[in-house]
Amino acid sequence: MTQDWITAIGMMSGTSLDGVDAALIETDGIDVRRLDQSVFVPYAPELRERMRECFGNRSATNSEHVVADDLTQVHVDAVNMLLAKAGMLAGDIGIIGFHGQTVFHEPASGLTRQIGTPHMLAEKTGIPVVADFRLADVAAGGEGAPLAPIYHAALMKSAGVEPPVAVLNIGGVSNVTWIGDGADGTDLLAFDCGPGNARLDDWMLRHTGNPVDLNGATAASGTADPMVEIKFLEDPYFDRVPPKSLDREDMAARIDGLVAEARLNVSDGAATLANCTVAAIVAGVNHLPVAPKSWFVCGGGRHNQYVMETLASRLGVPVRPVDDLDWDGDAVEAECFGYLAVRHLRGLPLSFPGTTGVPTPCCGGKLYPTKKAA
Ligand SMILES: Nc1ncnc2c1ncn2[C@@H]1O[C@H](COP(=O)(O)OP(=O)(O)OP(=O)(O)O)[C@@H](O)[C@H]1O
Ligand SMILES: CC(=O)N[C@H]1[C@@H]2OC[C@@H](O2)[C@@H](O)[C@@H]1O[C@H](C)C(=O)O
Repeated sequence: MTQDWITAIGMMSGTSLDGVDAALIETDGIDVRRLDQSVFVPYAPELRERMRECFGNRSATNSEHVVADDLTQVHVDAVNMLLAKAGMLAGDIGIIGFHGQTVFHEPASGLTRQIGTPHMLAEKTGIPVVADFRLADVAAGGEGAPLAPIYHAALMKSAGVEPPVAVLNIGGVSNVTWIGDGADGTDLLAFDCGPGNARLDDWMLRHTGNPVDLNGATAASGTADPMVEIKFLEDPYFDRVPPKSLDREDMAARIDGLVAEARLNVSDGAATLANCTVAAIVAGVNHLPVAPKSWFVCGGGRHNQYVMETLASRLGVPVRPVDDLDWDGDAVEAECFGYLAVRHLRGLPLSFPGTTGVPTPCCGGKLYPTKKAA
């Protein structure tokens, strides 16, 4: 490894609130070597509930500070597990990229909030931390999301896939990165497509007590209501020209209302909501400069076979999990924040006019050194 390369841990706590993903990469801030080492630490149900109560907080509350420390402790545990699994020590790691938990995202009001306590993570692990990744972009007039596109492009550079190609993440929210011929940050277009599986997760939680439609089996056993999908697509978000981004709770009340009005049973509701996930992604194709020749899907939503098959049939081009490229589809977002942390250290931009709508390429993140280093 040359001196310019840094071993980084990236950590993501996504909108689905399932837990913390942590992954190791090596990077110089431009190219990347995946180390294929990652861990997932689920949140305890009671912490998940307290985190959910923070959704919609436009500013910090006292109880939110406690939640921030508690979720940070889960990140500390994840770092320790990852180091043990990889046979590494804290001293082997140059930096941690810590996303935190988004609780509110309204870039039009200049607000995006990720909770977590970066200095606690730095102190308890003995590793410097970069956090607050979205703030500079929003302050500069960008959407603050998605930030993964430059990482998707870095991975795609060596994948040997014919452009244009789309990398799609399906989590609680879905987001797409369109990659054209030159992946230097100028030939990228990205945006949040729509609610990913968040509404389906909430539906399953309400009806079965388990917040997931495992492999899409419930949806596959139901019949989708086409009227709900048609009304869902009337939301003005789908006509908005990208870049654009969503809060997990955007459209929630409207979708819940449409499904309630249709009086659907559990499986028909799951099929309908899964179809809405797909319809939102397909609606995004109209905004892409040229239709992608193929789609590669990361995020937990790629495990939903019903969503994957419906998507492939509606797009009419190959739709494959990123695992087919030898990437780890469950770790891409976590790896991304390790990559972005190193880009911060190197003074490289994280976001671009085509990815967040920021007027000029934007550096972001804030460094929280360990006490010793400070
Ligand atoms: N085996 C599975 N079958 C079906 N769906 C699954 C499975 N495993 C995970 N999921 C879905 O994957 C989603 C979580 O994926 P992931 O962890 O990538 O999202 P996230 O990072 O929390 O969200 P976001 O990407 O919006 O920040 C949930 O919606 C969950 O329902
Ligand atoms: C505000 C926020 O946290 N957005 C997340 C969310 O989860 C998926 C989608 O919505 C994406 O825009 C973003 O996360 C990924 C990691 C991103 O920034 O690329």
